[in-house]
Amino acid sequence: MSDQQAQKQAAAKAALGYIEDDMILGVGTGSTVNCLIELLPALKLAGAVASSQMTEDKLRALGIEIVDLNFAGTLDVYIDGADEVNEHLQLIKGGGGALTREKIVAAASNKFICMVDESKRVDILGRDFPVPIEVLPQARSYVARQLAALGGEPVYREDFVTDYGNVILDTYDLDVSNPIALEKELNNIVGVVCNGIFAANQADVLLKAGSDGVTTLTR
Ligand SMILES: O=C[C@H](O)[C@H](O)[C@H](O)COP(=O)(O)O
Repeated sequence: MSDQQAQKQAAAKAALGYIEDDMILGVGTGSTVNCLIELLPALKLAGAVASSQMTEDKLRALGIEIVDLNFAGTLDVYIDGADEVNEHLQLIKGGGGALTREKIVAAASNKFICMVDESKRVDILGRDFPVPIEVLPQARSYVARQLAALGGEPVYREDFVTDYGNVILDTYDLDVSNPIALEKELNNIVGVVCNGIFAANQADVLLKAGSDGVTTLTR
């Protein structure tokens, strides 16, 4: 097993400490979350709200009851990974294309626990990883021009459609020095459904796994 995979598993084990019996758990998407999903059948959950079809399918296959967010009320805990995280627990997410449903479930939860391996920790968001932006298909070209006007370099994610039938523009070179302001600015472009900056609603707890174990950071 690679060091990175071992760190993902360690972060997922640490996240178990935030899950209580009979809880309806918000479950994110991605390879780190998949490590957590494998551990869930041993717990006594009331059910789970899934942040993507992929996660929903995995949870169902393990016999975990899926709850529609519209009938779940406010969730106590949402657990997810991230593509990048800064010192303020602000994130870039959406490498797997699940950003919109993830942002909805995170917003509808009291506590967002983010699990990462040490490769995800950055000083400045968006320098290496592009900002994924979910866009209505008809607005793709228009939104790409608006992103270019902001200094970004949008790259259409080929052969990919989101759970909501939309497309993704992975956008490089945006100035993410003020993540809250940029998150809002991107949301204001007509045709943008959601963007992968999680700054207005950042993580509440960061579980960062490294070679020396798992470090917990809270805001
Ligand atoms: O759309 C995908 C999600 O935002 C994931 O949480 C993110 O890409 C991290 O995934 P992974 O744990 O596979 O690095």
